[in-house]
Amino acid sequence: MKHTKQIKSILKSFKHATDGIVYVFSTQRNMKIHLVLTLTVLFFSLIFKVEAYQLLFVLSSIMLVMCMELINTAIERVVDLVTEDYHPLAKIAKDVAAGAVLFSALFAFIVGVYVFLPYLLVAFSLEIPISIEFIVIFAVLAILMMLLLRIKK
Ligand SMILES: Nc1ncnc2c1ncn2[C@@H]1O[C@H](COP(=O)(O)OP(=O)(O)OP(=O)(O)O)[C@@H](O)[C@H]1O
Repeated sequence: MKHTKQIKSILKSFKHATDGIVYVFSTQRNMKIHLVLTLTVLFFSLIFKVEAYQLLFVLSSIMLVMCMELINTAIERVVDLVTEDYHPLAKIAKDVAAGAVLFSALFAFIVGVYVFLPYLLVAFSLEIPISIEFIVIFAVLAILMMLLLRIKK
């Protein structure tokens, strides 16, 4: 009897968690983009036959982005619950949460480039050696581009 109650309670918590995940996937455009990217990455991982540890790295970074997106949405909803008016603290809370997503997305991008670029270059017969310096320069340029796009907005 006690065990049945415990199992029911665990199942209920699981249902609440999946409700939250379904909510974010169905309402947040970014989450749909992450899903498409994940499927694309899985597809290319099969095509290129990447090493298991590389795939694990790529999937971990994608999962990190998805977790950040879940937390970001939770923070957005709590802020909206507290106030619908403009408040500087509401802005900080939402902007910081969005910053966490951006950081994780940047990390996933760097991991993706580091893992897949050598395979892509070989696939296109451009056997250019990829060094960590190249990846860092690429990441810095990507950040500058993002900042420029933000300023233009
Ligand atoms: N109540 C508020 N007070 C001050 N600034 C806010 C407030 N609500 C939103 N903002 C600002 O607007 C930005 C966008 O907020 P918004 O809630 O629209 O997020 P979003 O990314 O469009 O998410 P969603 O579309 O899922 O609600 C925030 O990052 C923040 O800078």
